[in-house]
Amino acid sequence: MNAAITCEDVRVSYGDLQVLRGVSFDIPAGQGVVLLGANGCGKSTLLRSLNGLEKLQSGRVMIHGASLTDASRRDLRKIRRSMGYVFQQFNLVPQLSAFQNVLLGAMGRHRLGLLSCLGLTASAEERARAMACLDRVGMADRAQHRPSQLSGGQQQRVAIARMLMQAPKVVIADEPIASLDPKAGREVLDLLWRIVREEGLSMLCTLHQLELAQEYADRIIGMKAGQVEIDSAIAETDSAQMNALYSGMTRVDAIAGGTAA
Ligand SMILES: Nc1ncnc2c1ncn2[C@@H]1O[C@H](COP(=O)(O)OP(=O)(O)OP(=O)(O)O)[C@@H](O)[C@H]1O
Repeated sequence: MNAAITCEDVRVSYGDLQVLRGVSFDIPAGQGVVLLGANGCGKSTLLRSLNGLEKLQSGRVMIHGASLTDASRRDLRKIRRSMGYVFQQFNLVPQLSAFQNVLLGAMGRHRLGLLSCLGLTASAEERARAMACLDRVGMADRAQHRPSQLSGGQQQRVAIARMLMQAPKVVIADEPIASLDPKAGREVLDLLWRIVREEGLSMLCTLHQLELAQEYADRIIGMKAGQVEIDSAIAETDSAQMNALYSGMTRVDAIAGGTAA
């Protein structure tokens, strides 16, 4: 059985700066992993590598056994459609309602045009599914609201509904609660983790709060200066190990010449 996400000795550089210095891990289907690490340790570069946005110097990334590294453009599109994203800044389209933003989630899958996403020509089935996704995140009664009429937590719920509409197999969540207050952040994590478990998805989620990582993750991957420093089940990871990720030389650009192995 293929892992949902496989990184094999992934190396990425920007000029002389070696940012990912041999990153390897497998995330099995159904596992929710928190990625930890200080600012500048290479997390965003790793997340971009997982959907083919970074050119790898060497190594390989596979999603459910399909290699991104040598994929044709068509295959790359197919792999990307199987991946859902949740971002810190929600990335909703401000001019569209919550319902229309959720319809956007089906766009890649069914090649819906703009009019469909505006709800004008979407099929009754698509419209019903979009409403069901909004209902699932507790936002059905706000379907006609625009993002500016919603709180940050509500906008992130809509973004999660859009991700659900896409029916992904793998979820990448990039600091999904960084813009939210502690209460709203916890509600969003509860929702995100519940949906990931109910749908049997695999998730890699970056967080900066160690106590929340301990509470929600099945497993922790911790990076320091472009390398994996911790990779263990949550029950086997202690706070001292996690705190150590944030001390000493944490940034890739702190390493002399950027090339130390
Ligand atoms: N496009 C780029 N061109 C040049 N250098 C880059 C680029 N993107 C990132 N870097 C550098 O790579 C290093 C790692 O950056 P990255 O954004 O991956 O870290 P991060 O762990 O996600 O940090 P943060 O938690 O602050 O988002 C940093 O030194 C950064 O300046």
